[in-house]
Amino acid sequence: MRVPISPQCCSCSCSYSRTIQQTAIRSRRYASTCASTSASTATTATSSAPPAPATPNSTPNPSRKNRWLGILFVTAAAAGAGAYLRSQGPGSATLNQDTFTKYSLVSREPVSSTSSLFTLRPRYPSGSNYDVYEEAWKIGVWSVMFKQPQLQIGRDYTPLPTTAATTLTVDEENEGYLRFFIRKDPFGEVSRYLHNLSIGADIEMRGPQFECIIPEETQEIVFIAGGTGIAPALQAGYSLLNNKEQESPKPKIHILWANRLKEDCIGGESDTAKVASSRGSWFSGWFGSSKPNDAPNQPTTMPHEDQQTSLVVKELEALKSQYPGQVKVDYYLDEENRFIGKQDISDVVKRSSSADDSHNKKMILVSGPEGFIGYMAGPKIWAQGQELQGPVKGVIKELDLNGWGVWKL
Ligand SMILES: Cc1cc2nc3c(=O)[nH]c(=O)nc-3n(C[C@H](O)[C@H](O)[C@H](O)COP(=O)(O)OP(=O)(O)OC[C@H]3O[C@@H](n4cnc5c(N)ncnc54)[C@H](O)[C@@H]3O)c2cc1C
Repeated sequence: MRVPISPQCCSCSCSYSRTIQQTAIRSRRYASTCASTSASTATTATSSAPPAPATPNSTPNPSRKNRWLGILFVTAAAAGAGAYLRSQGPGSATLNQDTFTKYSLVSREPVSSTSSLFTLRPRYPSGSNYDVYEEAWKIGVWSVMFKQPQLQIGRDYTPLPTTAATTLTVDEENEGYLRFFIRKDPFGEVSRYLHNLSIGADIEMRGPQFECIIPEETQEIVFIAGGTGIAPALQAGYSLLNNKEQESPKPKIHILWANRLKEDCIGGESDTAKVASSRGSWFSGWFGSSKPNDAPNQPTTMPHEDQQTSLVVKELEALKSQYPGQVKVDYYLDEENRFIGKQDISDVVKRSSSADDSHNKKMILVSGPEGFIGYMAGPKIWAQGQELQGPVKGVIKELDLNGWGVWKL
């Protein structure tokens, strides 16, 4: 289950759902971990230097025997302390939910002027990381929490699955390399910190945290993604399409991806969306960045003759070619007044090939900044110290869909 997270701040436009209040709680958690580690370490150090024990039946050379016993004892104590420090000091070499595991930043490739693709590898060798990830992919959508060590705060990020477009070698995958698509918030503490790190720097993370379970019987997903919400969409696609149980009918995913700027999804070509939505953007309410909606019926193909295809678009294209006929992607651009509207979602849902309305067969997932999720499906809520889904509201509620489970990420 997902670790409960604390209430959201109401006045800011912070991405997704991480807040300053949460920061404080998480800081305390790190502090107590550090304190208990150093206390235990101190105990170990003190107990490693006792006097050599005396023996009742002394041999002709007691001092020599004592010396050997002393060496033996010190060696055993040192080995024990070493093992303890290895397990407690640098942290586990394998990603886990309880302690932070060190990774090194291998590369940071720009995807747009505000976002980058981060590649990280475990700092210490472990044969188990790949298995941890594989288990997580099977369950559904998952994230990890990165630590900002100076401020002792944490934020969640979504590992990208491997597609045919991924440049990792098999060895790198087996070593447990992970990739992330991260947007730099100009005022954000952790995303700025990550974008300023030097290559080779350590990044500590813990997880997996499960955001959404995709049941094995799921046949169809409509994924509505805003900005970096595309990372969980790639995960959902990977998890759904890799499901070997579902040979016939083959599962399908249709991704509607909204971005503010063309540069965020350069080279992306929509599979089905043809007409711009008539509604103003959800961004306009939250970020005040939208222009009036005066240019409907724009083409949904990004002009990309002399521009490189974005790394994330390449991943989506690779998923499509890996699973022909099972993946569709439509792109929406705030900058060009093309927004995901009620009609777009309705059209996609109507195209659903499955008439089976039984539980868990068809899912609508929504991922992106808080305002985006709220507009599409209503806000998540806080109750009893936990973040809950809250009732379905917004555009999806208005559509009054039957047989579709809705999940806000
Ligand atoms: C499950 C999950 C998965 C995620 N995956 C990804 C991912 O793959 N990629 C990605 O890029 N992001 C992802 N996020 C978002 C990510 O966790 C961070 O929220 C994001 O990077 C911003 O964090 P930050 O520390 O840089 O910004 P913050 O410091 O949290 O600030 C965010 C914004 O809020 C404003 N702000 C902060 N405090 C206040 C205040 N008191 N009053 C007014 N304004 C304020 C800041 O100015 C800034 O603009 C995910 C989030 C979740 C919950």
